Amino acid sequence: MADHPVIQVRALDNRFGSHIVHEKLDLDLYPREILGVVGGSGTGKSVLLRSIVGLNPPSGGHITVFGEDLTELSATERSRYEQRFGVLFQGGALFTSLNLEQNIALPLIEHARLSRAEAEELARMKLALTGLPPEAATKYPAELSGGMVKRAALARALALDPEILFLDEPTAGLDPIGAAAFDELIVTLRNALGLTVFLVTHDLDTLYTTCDRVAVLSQRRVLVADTLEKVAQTDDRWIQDYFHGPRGRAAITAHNRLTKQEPG
Ligand SMILES: Nc1ncnc2c1ncn2[C@@H]1O[C@H](COP(=O)(O)OP(=O)(O)OP(=O)(O)O)[C@@H](O)[C@H]1O
Repeated sequence: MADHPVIQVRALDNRFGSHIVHEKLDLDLYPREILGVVGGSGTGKSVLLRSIVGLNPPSGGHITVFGEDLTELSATERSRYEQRFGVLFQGGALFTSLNLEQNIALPLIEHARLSRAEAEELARMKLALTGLPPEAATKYPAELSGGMVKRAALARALALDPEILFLDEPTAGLDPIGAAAFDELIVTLRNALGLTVFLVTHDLDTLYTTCDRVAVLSQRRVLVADTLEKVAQTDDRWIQDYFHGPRGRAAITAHNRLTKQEPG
């Protein structure tokens, strides 16, 4: 790829006691790409995400974001960069005692120092951006479907106009139709806002419909990061089981049908 990476992870180590999760892990994230991060359970996908966004200080290595090594910055300096990140965690994590508009207004009041009225107006715009109807603004998370909560949590991740969006299993728990609609939303937002997206997922349909490249975590590092077609051909047991097992074959067939290609 011609562009310079917006994030470069080099020789990243992560250990919890004697448990080594990452060892000399390298990864690049390029501008405006949607990178899918996959791997078996416990391979450290979430830990990698948390290391990049500053929630899990790495045991070793370097993480360069927009040309600046975050591992060498003070906490205050790092938080300036971290404001350029939007993060959607597993489960959405909205405040249950606040309605959607108040949930999304919160980071705008705290970090962008807007008045409550301004923040709530902007919050309503962010909710519309993620496809929620205007009446959702005054609803509480408990009153909404799982798909609507995910959209609201995405609206909150987008509140401060981030350049890089981190999504941790965004379609987990959604029904297939809701998941497909959410995948489409991510691509639409990337195209409209020029976002770069780091997307941890187990969902093969998401990989086929949204991702430009796929990174596979295995054996404490990124085993391969490339287009889906190339990754699926990699000679590795987990990759072969994942992409060419029954679910993988179903996802390829569905994708080929959608793109009107002959099944491969
Ligand atoms: N704060 C922590 N303290 C100790 N161990 C941790 C901590 N965070 C993560 N781990 C361990 O690190 C390993 C990787 O965890 P992580 O959640 O990143 O896996 P994952 O690839 O996202 O898994 P899954 O697909 O199941 O969500 C796991 O064995 C987990 O128990």
